[in-house]
Amino acid sequence: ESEDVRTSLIQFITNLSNGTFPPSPSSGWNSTSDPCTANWTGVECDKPNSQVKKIILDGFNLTGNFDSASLCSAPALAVLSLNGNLIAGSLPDQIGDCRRLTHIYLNGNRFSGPVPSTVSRLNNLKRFEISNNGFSGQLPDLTRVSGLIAFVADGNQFTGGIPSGFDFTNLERFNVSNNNLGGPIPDVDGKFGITSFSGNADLCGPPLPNSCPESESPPPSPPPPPSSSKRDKNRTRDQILIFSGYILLGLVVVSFIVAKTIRKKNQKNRVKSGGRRGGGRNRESSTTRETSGSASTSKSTSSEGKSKATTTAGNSRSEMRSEYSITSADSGAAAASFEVLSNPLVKGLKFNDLLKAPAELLGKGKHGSVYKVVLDNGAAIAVKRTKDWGISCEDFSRRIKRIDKVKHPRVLNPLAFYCSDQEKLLVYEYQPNASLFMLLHGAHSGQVLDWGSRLVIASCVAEALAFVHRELQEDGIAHGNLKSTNILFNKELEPCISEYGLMVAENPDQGTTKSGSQQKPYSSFKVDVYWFGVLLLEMLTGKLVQNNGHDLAKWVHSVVREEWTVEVFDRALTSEGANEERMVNLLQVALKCITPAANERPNMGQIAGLVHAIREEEDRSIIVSEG
Ligand SMILES: Nc1ncnc2c1ncn2[C@@H]1O[C@H](COP(=O)(O)OP(=O)(O)OP(=O)(O)O)[C@@H](O)[C@H]1O
Repeated sequence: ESEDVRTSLIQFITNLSNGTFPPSPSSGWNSTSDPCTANWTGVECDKPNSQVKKIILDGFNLTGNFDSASLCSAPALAVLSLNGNLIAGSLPDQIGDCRRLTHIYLNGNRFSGPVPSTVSRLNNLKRFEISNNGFSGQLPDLTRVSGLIAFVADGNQFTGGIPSGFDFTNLERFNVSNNNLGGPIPDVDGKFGITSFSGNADLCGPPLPNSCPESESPPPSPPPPPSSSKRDKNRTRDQILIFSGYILLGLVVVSFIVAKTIRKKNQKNRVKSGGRRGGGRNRESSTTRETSGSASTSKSTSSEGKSKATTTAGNSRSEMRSEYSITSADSGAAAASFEVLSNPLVKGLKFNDLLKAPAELLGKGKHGSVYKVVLDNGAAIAVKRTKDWGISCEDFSRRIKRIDKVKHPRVLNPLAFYCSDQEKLLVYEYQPNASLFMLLHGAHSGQVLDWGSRLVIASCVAEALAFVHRELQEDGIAHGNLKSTNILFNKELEPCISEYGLMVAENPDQGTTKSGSQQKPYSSFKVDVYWFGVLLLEMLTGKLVQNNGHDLAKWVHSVVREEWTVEVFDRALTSEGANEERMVNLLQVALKCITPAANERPNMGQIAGLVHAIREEEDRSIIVSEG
């Protein structure tokens, strides 16, 4: 081991023992010997590199405080076991810097205070055992530590609920008994019994015998919570079913009424103007024609429509079909259409399936809302509803089908779409691991996205965007609404760009995103470049994007003008020791992207190259430091 690491480890043990360790001179642990060759007590090294891999000092009466900063200077440390000592005080934040740790055993000490949220950065963690201490506060959220197989935290003073993000299918051991936890127990799939949860006065639901009070709902914790108990689950499902059916069908009814009203108005206008239309009204007239087509397929009155809407949960499938005529069997030449695209996930999906499936509002954006819908076959999809986009159904359909032809693993293709004049629905595969926005700013996540991950995300997004830009250059279809809520993480935790081409964006300096397709293709691609720059700034600074990114850009420029300074970077990045030179390089790329004159911005291909080079440099530096 290097001299620095030796010195740090001695510092670590000195803080823990007030000089009473090592118990004898032959135990090692002095700065003149090497931990690996001199066999320090409790230390094991990996053979090829002679680096400290395990520190196991169970039952050595260690007291004092835990100095994570010194400990984490051992770059290859994977196992830390300090069970049965007398270590007191808090577990410091810097524990999150021991990135190689796979096993942490701190059972039977006197730790107190909360478990720092930085433990969620320990991506390699398999076992985290901290039972019989005085830890308090919320249980750590280890949702993103995907390989965790044991979480043992019984006999502490934790409060709050059990985070729903624990992957119980993966866990082999789980014990939070004898704390002060409350609320419903997540569905553990029968894997863990009463002894894993007992001794918490306010926990309820299976496997505990006490059922939850009627009003009890799962504690908030991203990603979206699964059910609390089976009974709650069913009840929630029913409620969702009713609401979703109501909402979706209600939308169709409202669209229908509006369409009819417009149609009536237009018929009157036609009578008044003798069918004459001026050039300035071309768009309106085409809309009217489509509206007429759509409405003409429906025979019902609005009040009939309403009564049908309230009976959605009663599953009047055939009635819905004939009334709204959106499936091919009845629609004939209707302008309103529902089409399933090439992905097998939704093969045979009918619009009715969407209407009757349970849905949950995921969020509302500037241009519409997104619902999570679980189909009969268990597939989870996300339905994006947009309004006020004055694109004809014909153009919309052509556009979506064109986008669907371009396949890139980091870009989500639409699975199906519905179009009427009043609204467009886009169906995507539901992505279970939140958005980049949530990872950067999510209030309860307690997770910090480290520099390496941010760089990988930046480079993946840049490459994917460059690819699609190239493919759709001639069609002039840019993303149009690139932002961190549209970067979603799939099952494999890979970033994916969502909602490609669903908006036609204007240069942020000239106004806001608008519907219509009057833009020069060239500038809309450069608008994506601007927003990619803003995305980079968001990742580098950790700050929220407001006012079209202008505020963030202005602030970054003002800091940079004074001198290149680390002040601009997210504290989480500087405190993890992220390489400043490479962060500055990425910042320079961001600043190029947000150049006010659109034609001076590089294209996405060039940007992808620049980001890729920074990523390669980062990878090389890791290999060198590990080698
Ligand atoms: N396929 C999906 N899977 C999982 N979550 C999704 C999916 N699509 C969107 N979401 C999430 O749903 C929420 C609402 O999305 P929405 O697109 O309406 O909001 P937005 O991107 O902020 O606004 P807008 O696109 O209207 O400008 C966001 O948090 C988004 O991350």
